[in-house]
Amino acid sequence: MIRVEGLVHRYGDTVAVDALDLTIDDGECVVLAGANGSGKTTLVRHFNGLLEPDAGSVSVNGRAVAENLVAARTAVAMVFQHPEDQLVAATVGADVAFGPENLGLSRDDIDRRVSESLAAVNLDGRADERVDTLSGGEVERLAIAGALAMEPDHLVLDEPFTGLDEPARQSVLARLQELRTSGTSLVVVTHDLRDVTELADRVVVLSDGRVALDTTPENASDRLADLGIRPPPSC
Ligand SMILES: Nc1ncnc2c1ncn2[C@@H]1O[C@H](COP(=O)(O)OP(=O)(O)OP(=O)(O)O)[C@@H](O)[C@H]1O
Repeated sequence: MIRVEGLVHRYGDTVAVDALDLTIDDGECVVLAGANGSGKTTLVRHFNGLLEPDAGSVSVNGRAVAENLVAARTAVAMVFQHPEDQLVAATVGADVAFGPENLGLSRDDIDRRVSESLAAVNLDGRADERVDTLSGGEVERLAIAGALAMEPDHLVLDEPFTGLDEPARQSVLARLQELRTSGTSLVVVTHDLRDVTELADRVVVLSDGRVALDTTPENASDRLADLGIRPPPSC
């Protein structure tokens, strides 16, 4: 479980997250939406201690993030916008292995995690390919594989569809659907709710650093336009 209580984050005079409370249960799929600048990225960066609160607290699985950074980073994996900036190795397999290697796992465990994670994003059999030969969609899926290889309780994806063409978008979405079915918690940050509502148990909309709406996808659709979000085509 991720629990956010009274979280405040300021950048100078800008209050990016403003006394925000939010709980994300194990196994939930939450779409975190909101207009540009509403505080989505700032909020999720607190989930594994990449930022420090100015006030309030965040805990993961009952432990305060600030006091247990390693535990938080093991429990919460992040895939950021521009996943190409997250690549750390020259080849696909080495890139996915990097995180598990840092956990000090055995070679067998690392190899198992790499092959399972690559299979989960449809990149199996491609471990020896150079990362600089991959398409944008493949890089996004590789970044997701790297996060999955950490076997996190929660997977946070910040704008996973930005810059993807439609086939790549569908491919990533299909992988997320499968992960969802297999019980991994997902937090998907987006300002565009096309398709993603199918995935979600819950839509949380931020506005000016606060929770403006926290409801089911069905109930969210009527309010999205008011909150600066493009509704999905079916709404
Ligand atoms: N590194 C930073 N320095 C100063 N201000 C920042 C910084 N990062 C974000 N901000 C400001 O904090 C507020 C929240 O930004 P944040 O990126 O968290 O929102 P967001 O909802 O993720 O936006 P987007 O959809 O554009 O990514 C905005 O006013 C933004 O300009």
